[in-house]
Amino acid sequence: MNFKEITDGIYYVGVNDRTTALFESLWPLPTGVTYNSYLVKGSEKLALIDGVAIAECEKLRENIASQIGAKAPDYLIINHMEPDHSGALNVIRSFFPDITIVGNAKTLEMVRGFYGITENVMKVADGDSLELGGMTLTFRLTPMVHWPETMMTYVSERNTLFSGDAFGCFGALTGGIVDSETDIEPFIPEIYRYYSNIVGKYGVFVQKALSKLSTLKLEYICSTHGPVWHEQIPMVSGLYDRMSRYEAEDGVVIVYGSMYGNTEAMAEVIASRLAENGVKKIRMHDASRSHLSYILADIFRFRGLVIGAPTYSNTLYPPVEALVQAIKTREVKNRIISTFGSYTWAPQAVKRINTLLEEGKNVSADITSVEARQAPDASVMEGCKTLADEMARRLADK
Ligand SMILES: Cc1cc2nc3c(=O)[nH]c(=O)nc-3n(C[C@H](O)[C@H](O)[C@H](O)COP(=O)(O)O)c2cc1C
Repeated sequence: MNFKEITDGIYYVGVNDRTTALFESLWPLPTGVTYNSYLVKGSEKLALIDGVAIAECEKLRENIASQIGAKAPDYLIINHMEPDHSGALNVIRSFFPDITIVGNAKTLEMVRGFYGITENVMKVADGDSLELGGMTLTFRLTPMVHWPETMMTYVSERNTLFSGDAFGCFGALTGGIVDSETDIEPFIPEIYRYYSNIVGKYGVFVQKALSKLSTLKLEYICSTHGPVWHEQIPMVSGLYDRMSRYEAEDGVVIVYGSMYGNTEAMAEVIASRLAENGVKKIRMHDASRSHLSYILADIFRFRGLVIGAPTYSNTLYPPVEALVQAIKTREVKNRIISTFGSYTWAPQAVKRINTLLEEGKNVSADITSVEARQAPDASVMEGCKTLADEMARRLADK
């Protein structure tokens, strides 16, 4: 048995990266990441689907050789141009000088712009097919999931979809490649974190792509990051569907910044009162300590959101400003939101949070807020309790 043969004639040749600390120089990778690449072997031709980051190209070459020896792939299909998949394009061409690069019009424009490549390229359009001999690649354009050129490649003979970044997650593989061969539990939170941080802004386009794919029979989804989905296709596609509709489960994220503990004390009262109201799923983040990517993942998961901050230099405390801007950028919708904070002489923090969120049309205008002048006194803490009661009531009130 060839463990890397996902299904008859389709091979995994991707790599684990456990060295890069920050994906896109932004998002922590405590358990690494994969750059998934695949070979599709027809009776006539061989196609390599998606590449790897430039630092990993030698491992890619070894993996390809381990599957097909001295042969060279005839085609390189580019589903997505982000450099974690296309960065090694020129090196791959030096490994396999006759390889033809296959992409749509937007892809080929980027191939020229990033890598200066104009020769030996093949342009494909939505619905076009490429015959490999008993294996037919059909290209489905899925723009803005999450770049304009993104497309997916489907092999009808194997009911296999090469989905690009869609359905991907952070986390290097731990031996198993297909979900049925590995414990997928550690990957689930990383699906949320990957989606919310990388793809999150483009929910409308993810919905369009999902409806375009809905008629395909799917046995394997081979994304560019994380395990190959097989048994878990209903789970992962359901999750993508819900996240892209900004649908969330019951629970509350409390995120706050605090220098000297006043705002934090309010957060504790809110959390405790929510729990008294029977809310069990509460996630608390100090915005100065939790990395933004984990906070956003929780915000995409839960329906209640409570944000607190002190006023700082007549505006919002910087880590919370960054968070609220990130929420606005991702056009997060359908959340029940409350805000709170503390100031000493001129209240600005809560006003700023509310303004940013309302500008982003994230929620209806009914954000409940509480703000303390200096230390929160008994009446402010009563206000925090009322805020929590209201949040719990609205959560229960579907
Ligand atoms: C560097 C700095 C800048 C501040 N700027 C303002 C301000 O512009 N307006 C204001 O009312 N309070 C300002 N404050 C006071 C804090 O907002 C206030 O002490 C608040 O209670 C701090 O909340 P915390 O205990 O949760 O950190 C500032 C405090 C610091 C340390």
